[in-house]
Amino acid sequence: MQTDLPEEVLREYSEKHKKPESVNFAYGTAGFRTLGERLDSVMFRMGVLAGLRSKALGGKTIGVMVTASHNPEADNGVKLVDPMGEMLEQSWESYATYLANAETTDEFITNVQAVIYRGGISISQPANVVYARDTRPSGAALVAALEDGLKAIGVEGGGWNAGVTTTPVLHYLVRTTNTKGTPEDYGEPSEEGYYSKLAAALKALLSGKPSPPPLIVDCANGVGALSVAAFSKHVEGVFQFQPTNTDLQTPGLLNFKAGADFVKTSQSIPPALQGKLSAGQRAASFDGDADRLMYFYLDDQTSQFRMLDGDKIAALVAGHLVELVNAAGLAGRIELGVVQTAYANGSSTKFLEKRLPVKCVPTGVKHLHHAAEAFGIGVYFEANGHGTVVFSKETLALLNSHQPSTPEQTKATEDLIQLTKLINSAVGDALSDLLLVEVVLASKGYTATQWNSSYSDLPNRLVKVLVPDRSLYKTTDAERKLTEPVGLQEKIDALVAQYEAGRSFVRASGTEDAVRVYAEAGTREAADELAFKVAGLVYDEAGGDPAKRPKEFI
Ligand SMILES: CC(=O)N[C@H]1[C@@H](OP(=O)(O)O)O[C@H](CO)[C@@H](O)[C@@H]1O
Ligand SMILES: [Mg+2]
Repeated sequence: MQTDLPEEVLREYSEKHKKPESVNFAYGTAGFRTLGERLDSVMFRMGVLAGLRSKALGGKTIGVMVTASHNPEADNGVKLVDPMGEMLEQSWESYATYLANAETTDEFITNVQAVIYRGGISISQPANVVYARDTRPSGAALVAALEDGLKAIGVEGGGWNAGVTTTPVLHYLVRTTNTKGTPEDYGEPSEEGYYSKLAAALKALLSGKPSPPPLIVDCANGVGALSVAAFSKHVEGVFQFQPTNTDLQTPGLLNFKAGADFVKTSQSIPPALQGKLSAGQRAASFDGDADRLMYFYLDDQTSQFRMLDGDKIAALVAGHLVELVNAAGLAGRIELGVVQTAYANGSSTKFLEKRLPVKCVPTGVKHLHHAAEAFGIGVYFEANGHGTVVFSKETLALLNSHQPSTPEQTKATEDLIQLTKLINSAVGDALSDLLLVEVVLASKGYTATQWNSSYSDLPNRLVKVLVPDRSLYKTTDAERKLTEPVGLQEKIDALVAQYEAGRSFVRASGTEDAVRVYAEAGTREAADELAFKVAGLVYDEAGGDPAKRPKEFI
């Protein structure tokens, strides 16, 4: 049994993974994320931190995911996953940044000791870690650095390598490992267990309903291609995928003009799908680590591209859950709610607020997830397609003990129970969310057009502004208002007031060195104009170089 910090071992390994000079790392909304070639020392140190986190929790299994999600192929990143499959607790994010930025091995050891002291960690506790990576070319070497960290801190068996898989699978493995044999048992802790669980729930939910049409899925040339291929085998004859953008060999293709982020930001169809979609036929896009989902189709009348984003998914799913809860005879006994961020389309918020409680929280899945847990059933989605549904313990217990009094109530209760299995409540999950959408559409007999007709999105525009110091931008009211720089919000308000149905807000990105400007308004032209006016205002107020001022800024 380990009783002291294995300082010599740590020192030896740390010398093999030196921090690059003059780089400052920050554990942000999505963990560490930058060029893959810069991350060797960070990976090693996150191996050590994952071990410490596990020891701090008495040996519970901690997850480590090596991915940069929708970022370009040359980037990579790492995030730690807490025992129930949720994001790393906030106080530990600062430990991560603290360890990552130690300039030397000596400083690193000192910082490790400080973390042990501050976290009240008993080093003699066991440590268990499961880790995985996406398909990025830099991933294998970075995992080797991570493994050195796990060994150095004494993780049992050097950790469990789950190989190349999606972010949601890794979260599932963490949760199932930690709940095995407990009342909160979440399934078999294996990738096969994950596919089997989803497949069984899907079959139960689709039974007696018309089969959904084969679905084109854009896998962003990333790891989602592997999970779609593996899952397809479990649902033969029940559900058919037509995977595209599945090239994992050709360099440079990951997320390139493909995937959920491309669809959301360009508001257009990925080029590889052009000519493949017939009018009205729906298709879906995953992002590079398969935790985000976007749907789209071409209008039956005009062949125009129509996007069904996270807000539309939330509206569809929440509406269906409300109906099921009512049909099960459980109205008033389960509180349903939706959680959004300021980026949710104003029309979606209006639509939802008429039907159920809606909460707005700051950007970042951990905020959404946490707020959703306050509801009996909490539906949360970011507009970019990252989200899921969480069920409280009380709701799960109620569903399992409920005595329906009519066949309709029995059916609705069974469907709700199956949905708790189909949905990956640990984290946003493109595959599980896709199946959820398909089940809801099949239940309602809806086409993409019918789904889209629930409300019309307000035209919107998202613009990035490069400023010398984004840390100067402080917000309040779930990021919808700036408190600093002082006076800027009033100027934004004055611009917004000129537009019908206008809304705009400004905040510093947590993942990029930029400030984001969001605007929406009654027409496309007005939304663009408002966004570029606010962007110009932010740029000028920050003292931006007039010679470098982007020409679209007004
Ligand atoms: C406008 C937007 O899409 N922001 C994204 C982006 O955060 P920023 O803090 O805006 O850079 O990355 C986050 C992590 O993936 C995601 O949670 C969030 O929704
Ligand atoms: Mg992602």
